[in-house]
Amino acid sequence: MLAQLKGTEPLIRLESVSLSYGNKDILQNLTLDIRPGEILSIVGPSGCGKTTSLRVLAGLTPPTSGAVRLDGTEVVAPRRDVAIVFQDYGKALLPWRSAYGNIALALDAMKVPKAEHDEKIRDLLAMTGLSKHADKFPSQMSGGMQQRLQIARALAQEPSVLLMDEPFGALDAMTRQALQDEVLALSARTGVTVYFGTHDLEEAIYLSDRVIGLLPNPGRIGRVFDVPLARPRNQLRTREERAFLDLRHQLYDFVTGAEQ
Ligand SMILES: Nc1ncnc2c1ncn2[C@@H]1O[C@H](COP(=O)(O)OP(=O)(O)OP(=O)(O)O)[C@@H](O)[C@H]1O
Repeated sequence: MLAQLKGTEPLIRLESVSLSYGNKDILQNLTLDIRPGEILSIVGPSGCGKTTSLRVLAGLTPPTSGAVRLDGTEVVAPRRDVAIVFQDYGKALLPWRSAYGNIALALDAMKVPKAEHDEKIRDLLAMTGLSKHADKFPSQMSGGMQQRLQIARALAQEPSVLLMDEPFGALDAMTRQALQDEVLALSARTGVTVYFGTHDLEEAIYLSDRVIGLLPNPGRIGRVFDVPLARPRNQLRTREERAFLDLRHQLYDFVTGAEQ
């Protein structure tokens, strides 16, 4: 199925992306345009290929056929302007480095001059609500704070694309909602394009401009849902809107139908 945009030059293009492991087809013919600044969520039953699609977009796993283009250039390896935030913050952060040190490492990788580190790190900590926790080590931080730190570190790359793989899956509901609002604020402030894999249908609607519904075996685009909700969004009011509730029904029907 095609999910191409009209009128806006896409930032990311998936062109008939297919992927097989051995003789098992995992992704089939994914064709999708993502416009700059868009927040796009990807949902579907467990094992339908959300993580794999994200790895292909990141240049971590090459497709068997088809191509991913970013700003017209084929993605064949990981790029600095594409940052990834994983669910498992425990593994993503370096335990022997403070919050400050974890971000400094990302700036080193970007070859940012040391003289600029302090200001940039303070900005990133402030942006993610961690200003008071610069000297804490990951083990001294809650799950939500560690995930904020992973986001701060990803933003140190000054990415044009943020790939997020079920990033809030391990967090409690209140922390999760706070971080959803952080993602919305970051997107509004930086214009970063977000590709967000999640099991949580309400999270997908709340964040997104569009929600892509994947069908399993092999993973393929079953339906594209436009989200006609105004921004800025609000955890209470947005979730009570008629359009939100209607979409929730449609997505629920889609995912339960896809599981059968
Ligand atoms: N390295 C691999 N080798 C073989 N099969 C794999 C590999 N990685 C993933 N798969 C298979 O690809 C399919 C898609 O997996 P993927 O993790 O992308 O799905 P997902 O939608 O992210 O799942 P979940 O919602 O459970 O996180 C699954 O059937 C999985 O078993």
